[in-house]
Amino acid sequence: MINALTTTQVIEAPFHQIFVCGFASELPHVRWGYFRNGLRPITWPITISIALSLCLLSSRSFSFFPERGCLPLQRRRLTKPQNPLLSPPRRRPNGGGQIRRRRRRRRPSSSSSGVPASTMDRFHKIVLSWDYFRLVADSKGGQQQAKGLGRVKNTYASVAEYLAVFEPLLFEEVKAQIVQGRSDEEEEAGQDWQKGIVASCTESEGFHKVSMAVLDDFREMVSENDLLLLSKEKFEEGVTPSAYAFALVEQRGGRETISLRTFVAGEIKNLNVAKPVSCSRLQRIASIFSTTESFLWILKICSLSTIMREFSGMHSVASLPFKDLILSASEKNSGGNDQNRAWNVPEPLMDYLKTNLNDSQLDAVNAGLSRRSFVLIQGPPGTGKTQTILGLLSAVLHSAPARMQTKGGFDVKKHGPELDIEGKHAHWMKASPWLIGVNPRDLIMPVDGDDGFYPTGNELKPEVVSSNRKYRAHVLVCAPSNSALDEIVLRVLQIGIRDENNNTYNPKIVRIGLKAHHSVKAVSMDYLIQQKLSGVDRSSDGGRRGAGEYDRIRSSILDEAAIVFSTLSFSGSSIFSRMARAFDVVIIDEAAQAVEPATLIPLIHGCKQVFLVGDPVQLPATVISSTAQKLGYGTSLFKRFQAAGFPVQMLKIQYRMHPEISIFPSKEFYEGVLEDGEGLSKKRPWHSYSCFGPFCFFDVDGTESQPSGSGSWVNEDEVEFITLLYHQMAMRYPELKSSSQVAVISPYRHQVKLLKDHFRSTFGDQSKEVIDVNTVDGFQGREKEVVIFSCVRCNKEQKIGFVSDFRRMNVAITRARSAVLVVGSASTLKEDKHWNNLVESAKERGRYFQVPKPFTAFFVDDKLKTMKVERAPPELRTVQALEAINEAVVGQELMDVDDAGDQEDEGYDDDPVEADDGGGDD
Ligand SMILES: Nc1ncnc2c1ncn2[C@@H]1O[C@H](COP(=O)(O)OP(=O)(O)OP(=O)(O)O)[C@@H](O)[C@H]1O
Repeated sequence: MINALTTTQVIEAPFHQIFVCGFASELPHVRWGYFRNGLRPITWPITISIALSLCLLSSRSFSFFPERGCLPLQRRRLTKPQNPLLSPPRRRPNGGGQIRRRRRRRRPSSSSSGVPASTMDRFHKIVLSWDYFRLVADSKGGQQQAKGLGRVKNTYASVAEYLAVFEPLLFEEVKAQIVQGRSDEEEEAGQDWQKGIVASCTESEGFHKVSMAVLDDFREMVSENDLLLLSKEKFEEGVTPSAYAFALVEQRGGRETISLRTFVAGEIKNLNVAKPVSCSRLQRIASIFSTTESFLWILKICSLSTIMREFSGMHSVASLPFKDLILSASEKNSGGNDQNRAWNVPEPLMDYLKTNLNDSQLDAVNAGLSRRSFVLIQGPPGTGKTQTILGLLSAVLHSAPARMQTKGGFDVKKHGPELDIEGKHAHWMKASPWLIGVNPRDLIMPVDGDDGFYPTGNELKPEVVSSNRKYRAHVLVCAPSNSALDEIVLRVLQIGIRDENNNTYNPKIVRIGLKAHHSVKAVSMDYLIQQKLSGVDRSSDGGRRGAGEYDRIRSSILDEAAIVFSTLSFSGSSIFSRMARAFDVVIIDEAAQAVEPATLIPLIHGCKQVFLVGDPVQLPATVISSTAQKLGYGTSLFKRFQAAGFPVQMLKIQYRMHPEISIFPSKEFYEGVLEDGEGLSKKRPWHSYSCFGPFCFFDVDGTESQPSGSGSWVNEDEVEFITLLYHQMAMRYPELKSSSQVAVISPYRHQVKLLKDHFRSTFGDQSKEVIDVNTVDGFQGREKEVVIFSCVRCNKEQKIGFVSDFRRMNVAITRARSAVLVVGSASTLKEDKHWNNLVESAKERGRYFQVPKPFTAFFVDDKLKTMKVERAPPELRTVQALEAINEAVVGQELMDVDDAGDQEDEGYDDDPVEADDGGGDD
């Protein structure tokens, strides 16, 4: 009983139990007390003294003085409440215990990623040995030294050369993430320094594993792989900290503790020299760890989960089957095409694909059905990347090796005697690039019947599996961000995919990871686990649910799903480690928006074929370290391969933009290959005025300014003009009074805020419902009928900061279906080649407008008459359109939310896109 006493129980126990505890502890076999998490044994006097400290730490303290009884202090307050967080506790006479050296536990020599455990240990030792104080000081010291850093190249001769380039850049990125550290929200929420008590410390494999007692609120705030700073003193003005070190959260313990990993043997200053250099701050903190009950300040810095997975992904390259292909960025070593062994799509499904995909999309699908291990698909804006992915999924999930397929299904018998399981497996392994070593599906052939049980929230039926089906691939679909991932999950849920007989159905899918958008909750892992649990008979186990059961259910969901959706980072999560079926195919959407190590993470699951879908001419991955950025760390695997001459399937027909909009980006960024789909040149009512689209440049000579303390910029003149421009359009065409129709976007976060504020003060609180204001980065992958773009920069020096990034420019001007209205300073922008071309293009087409102040003069009736293009074409002379024009009455109440229209492409206003928004500051 005493062994089971937790600190909390000790705190809450009546006094006589504490007495019993002390008495019984004299017996050798009950000398140990445990924290509730059962992780670290500690002797009972320590348990009690930590409990005492915790009592005082927490507001619900107790008195242990026998003469006062054992009532909570809320009921019996001490006259002078003490807070041990402010004054260190008295040391026990013997000065606390020594660090115990734990017997080395045998650890697996490599993880599921194929990366040896010692490689991750090295990562931890390097990062945990760093001096936070110095990292911050170095980052403020301007130019960082690029010593020992190499530039990302197109090809590599060996794994060693590859790692020698990528690893130091990744560590630069880790440093930058640490310095950038805590988010503004955390800062605002006052999640500041906390105090903790060293409960125990053990030494293992060179690390010090520290168990810290902390307040529950703080414990709730931290997660596994969070980086914390432990320090004897708070980092404050005028204080020179003497003993501090980083610590990594290994586990949140029971109710009071967190388990931390620290490395205090010394600093590792050179990545190539494993031996740490001893340093006094670490020695001092080591001696604090050795004294149980010592107080330490704790500061949460950032999460290292993602970058650790990237590090692991990067090192996994040595064990990937595509190692040579990845290093050389060449197909030479991948086996090339072998049409004899390619996969065939059943005829009805192929007919569907041929009718519904255009030639370039079909080429991309066919490339996937060949033997090629890596297929790159470049999709310029609006060219149907998602549509192509859905086609690919249908094809991949319902195809068979060419030699095994017959019309209308698959019939192995016609090709010879029935093979046994091993024979079949050997055959499939030879025939298919998608097969993997262990495939339980080969052992459990499907029977006729319902193969889908997941709720998907639409009318589509689950798949009915025919017993003819002998094999189906297991597919992992990834994207760099939650929002990009949910876009594609949603499309699968809404549209479904096609089976071999060309019937639409809902495949069994699961979306794993955090922050799933509410529209896809029905297929999120958490929801599916709950569904499964609610169907389980719990009478036999007394209703208890062990962690093992959750793991089992989770693994079975992963195994049963035909398609698993995950962010790149989460695909490195340990939840895959118990999965019985590896993935045959990995499809990575928005692959050009991920750094190369991130793209390698999902490949560790043993897939045989990889599709990278993206567009390197749109926004790249966000890299925080400017040093790493300059040396090419932001280069995606897609871009590197393309630069090295790897074949790329280009989607060439765009279905979004009016041809007047697409003509410029096609010429400027895609060598003129972009074609327009049918029906895009349809005129809209607002095309009756040349200043309302399809393509305009407004030369506004305003004033830029930089809000103090930010790297961001604002331009109030542009805000004023844009408000007027929107007002004029919305007055004349009320159908545009909807945020599903119109967006204002800008590269700068502060300009976005200013625009939002101005719209709110002009049009009231409902402005959000009539206009969508966002950063360019937050808008990638989205589209609107009308897009107004605020360039912001306006100065004599012609400095345009990151507005000069042509990929950002490309995204900004390709979001609109019928009108893109660019507002900027031509004299500032013209120094940049692409921007100058844009202004010239507008001039050539008579769509360049100089807008002097006052801006209202630009929209007076006489002036507008001069911009009238022609009468609306007959098909637009509807009562509604004419009414809209006639109703253009100045002062009309603009915010008629009844007209707001449906918000379906609003998508992520509230959460994920905001969170993913990488744009903002120069
Ligand atoms: N072959 C096609 N025929 C007709 N319409 C198509 C075709 N392919 C795609 N579309 C249409 O083009 C539009 C854009 O398609 P989709 O969303 O798949 O493009 P995307 O490349 O993913 O877009 P983004 O650039 O935003 O990432 C959709 O309305 C889609 O229905």
